[in-house]
Amino acid sequence: MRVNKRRPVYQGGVFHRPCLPAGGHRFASCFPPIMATYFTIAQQVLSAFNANGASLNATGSANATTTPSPPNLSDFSSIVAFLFSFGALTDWLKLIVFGGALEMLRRFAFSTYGKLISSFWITASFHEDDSSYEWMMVWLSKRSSFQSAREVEVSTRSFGLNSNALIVPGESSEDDLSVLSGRRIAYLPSPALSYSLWYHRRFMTVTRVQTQTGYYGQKEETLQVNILTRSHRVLNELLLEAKKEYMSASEHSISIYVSDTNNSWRNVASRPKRNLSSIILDPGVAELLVDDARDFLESKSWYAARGIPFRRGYLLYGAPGSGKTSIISSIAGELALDVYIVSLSRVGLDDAALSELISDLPGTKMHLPHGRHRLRLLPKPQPRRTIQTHRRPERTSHPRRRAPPPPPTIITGAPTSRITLSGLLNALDGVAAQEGRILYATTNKYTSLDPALCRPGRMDIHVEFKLASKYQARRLFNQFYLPFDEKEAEKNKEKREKEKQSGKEEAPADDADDSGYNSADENAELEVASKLALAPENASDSKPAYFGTSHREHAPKLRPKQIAVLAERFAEAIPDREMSMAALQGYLMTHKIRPYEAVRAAKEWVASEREAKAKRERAQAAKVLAEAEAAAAAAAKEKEEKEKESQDSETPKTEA
Ligand SMILES: Nc1ncnc2c1ncn2[C@@H]1O[C@H](COP(=O)(O)OP(=O)(O)OP(=O)(O)O)[C@@H](O)[C@H]1O
Repeated sequence: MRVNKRRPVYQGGVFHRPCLPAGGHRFASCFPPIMATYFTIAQQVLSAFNANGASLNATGSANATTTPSPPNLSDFSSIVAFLFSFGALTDWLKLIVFGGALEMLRRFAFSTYGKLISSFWITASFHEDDSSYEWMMVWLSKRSSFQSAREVEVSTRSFGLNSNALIVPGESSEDDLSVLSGRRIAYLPSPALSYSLWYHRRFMTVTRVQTQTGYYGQKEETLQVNILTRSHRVLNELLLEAKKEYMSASEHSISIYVSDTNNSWRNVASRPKRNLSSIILDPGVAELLVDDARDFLESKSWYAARGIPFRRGYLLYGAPGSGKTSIISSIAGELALDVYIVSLSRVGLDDAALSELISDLPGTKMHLPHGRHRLRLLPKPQPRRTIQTHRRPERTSHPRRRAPPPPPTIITGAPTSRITLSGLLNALDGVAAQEGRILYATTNKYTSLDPALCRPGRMDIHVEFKLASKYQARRLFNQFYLPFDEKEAEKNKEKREKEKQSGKEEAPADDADDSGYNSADENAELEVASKLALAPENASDSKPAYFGTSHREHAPKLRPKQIAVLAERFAEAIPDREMSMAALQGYLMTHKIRPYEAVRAAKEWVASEREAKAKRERAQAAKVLAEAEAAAAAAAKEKEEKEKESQDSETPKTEA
């Protein structure tokens, strides 16, 4: 076997390595001491190898070989030549160079392919915190491709719409839940999977990408849409279509945003719009508020031309339960506004955070009727440094996804509030204050408000909400007992008959269920119906003692004219400006199907309310008196003690 002297020889599974030259010691001395130590160790190891190799050569190998001559370590070229004397090393180097070149080529080909492909695609990402994500999800939920996809996510999420979807496909529309909800559950793309669909004859893919945010395993989601097109027009069309679908789905609701503990806005719920006509105020008040707000929203350029800050504030003050909060949500529905609520008692909210939050409000970039402007509802301003707030429950999980509709707003004091009056004023119209916002503030204590808060520019229009007038009482009654609907009655009758046939329930006779009211003489009818309503046989054992409150029962069949007569009588019984609208509504609620009884018992109710009010006032007065007496007694005691002390202190002086 021919052996290349310059190459190491592989024999018996051992590499014979050349030994280091003796001159290595001299070379090592040039290195710093630590390197010299390493060098010495390496040399000893290699000597051991050599010794081992020599013994192998001597005993096991018939073909004795010559090891490559050791390199001179002070000569670089000889080191290189020495390294290349290893045959395997040269092969490895060839492999590395060849493999590297191949890998480079592969990467280049892939990146060129990627660039080529991406030049034909448009990729759009939608982050879940953004409104466009909701548009897209609602749009996707309506695509037929997901109805037949083999792997989908089934979702009841509301995506900022009025309510969670509860109807399962195939579920009877007669079902109670369907009536309540009216939306079908959605089939959505499953996270991490890619779906392909066609949009306007363009191929597109949809992927929901979830990423871990770090804390408590929370995930953030982004929707990625790739469309096979070079034109942005297609993407714009898609966005417009998704937005329109979303807007039409949310047409009957308003979105509520609250500030969360991270000091950012979260869409917590959507509420059904309340018809403006359902809020009964003194004539002209609702119209004034709506028209003024509408006029404001349409006059951005007017404000800009005059350099006046584009902001409007309304202060609604007056009796509790007179419709202040209700009119705000109604206006929001009427003008397609979203409502942003700041909870001033929120943990960690101080002047700086409030200012930041308010400056983060979205501006009015879009225009009616398609866009949504922003409306802010601020809590009730209170006297200096004590600000009442609307407190909402803290959200712990992802708010947008699993938010149940919020409970009724709870008004609480804010003993922990760190917001000062100057901080609030700054947030409202300081340098960082947002343009294009409408602010509504409500209070029950108008006189105790700081004048700085109420001045024009901050609160431009002040509207008083009084206790109910006779006019309001009459209209409320009219609105509460809607006239008899023939079609509805026919439908109910058929339903009852069906139930009767199926033996489900003993359906009451048509006349009996509605108090038997069917006479032409209004006054006589009122008397008869009142008697019927009060007759003991009418209150069957199955009914609760406090009857007339169930929605499932039916009110008498009343024609508009008859309701008008009853409403007039009801208004006569209600004293002017003494009861709140909320109280009247509460009273009528206890007589849902008993309009005659509601009219008949109205005077008694007023008397009992007066008595209860007087009792409360007496109790309040007694409490105040007791407190005053206690304070006076304490003051007298203190005075007495002081006098005693001064006498005591004077006595030794005299003695002295
Ligand atoms: N003018 C009104 N017309 C119709 N309903 C009314 C009116 N005022 C109050 N209500 C009813 O009373 C309830 C309470 O009304 P709302 O919360 O708007 O009163 P408020 O003036 O904001 O009270 P508070 O000052 O105590 O917050 C609502 O359910 C609403 O339907």
